[in-house]
Amino acid sequence: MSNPGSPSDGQSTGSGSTLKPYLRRKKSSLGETKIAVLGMSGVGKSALCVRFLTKRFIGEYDQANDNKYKCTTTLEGESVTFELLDTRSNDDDMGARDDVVRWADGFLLVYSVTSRQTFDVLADVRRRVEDMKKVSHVPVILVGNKADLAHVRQVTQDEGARLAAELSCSFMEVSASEDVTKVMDAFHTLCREIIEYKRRSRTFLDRVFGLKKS
Ligand SMILES: Nc1nc2c(ncn2[C@@H]2O[C@H](COP(=O)(O)OP(=O)(O)OP(=O)(O)O)[C@@H](O)[C@H]2O)c(=O)[nH]1
Repeated sequence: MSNPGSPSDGQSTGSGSTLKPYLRRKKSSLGETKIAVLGMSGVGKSALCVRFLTKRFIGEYDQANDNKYKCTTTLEGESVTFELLDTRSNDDDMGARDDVVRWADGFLLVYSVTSRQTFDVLADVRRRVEDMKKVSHVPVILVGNKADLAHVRQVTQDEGARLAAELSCSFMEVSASEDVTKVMDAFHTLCREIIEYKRRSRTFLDRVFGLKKS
């Protein structure tokens, strides 16, 4: 896996003005989204990533490290490149390590609807992400996975929606094993939010530094 936060992130400067690292435009950068998938071990992070990338559900993974994937797809007529980081969970940090958080543009916070513990930790993960990013309103979607396991459900859909409202983020329940459409929707929703967030940030920089193209 390549290293999150490496110079290939496009944050390196050319030369000259100290403003350059912040202002330099990459031609296609609005069409790139870097997504980190966070959550406790066993919630289905790998299953969701693989479902999104291949449309297939693969039941078991033996994951010792973070896995990084890249794919290009078309979303609303535009080409978008997704980079996904399927984090290796350790249940102290839920994958939200400093290098991961710095690398990502947005976060899929995953819990399993069959485990209250996996749900209860996520408000704290979100806080940690915002503290590390040093901004509020980082693009996030809260995802309740394993919705097919209704008979062993511990977290209701209403509770998920309430937490998302508290965190001011989007929310979906999905099943990586049963419903590919909702899994695609979850990634696409986050992707749209990231693109919109980047547009707003760029508009702000354009206003402040007057770099708008004529
Ligand atoms: N029934 C059901 N099982 C699922 C679903 N998603 C994942 N699983 C199962 O849950 C288990 C854990 O899935 P993983 O994708 O490995 O979970 P993870 O979050 O990546 O786990 P770590 O690699 O330990 O961090 C596997 O046995 C999957 O088959 C789902 O939507 N429904």
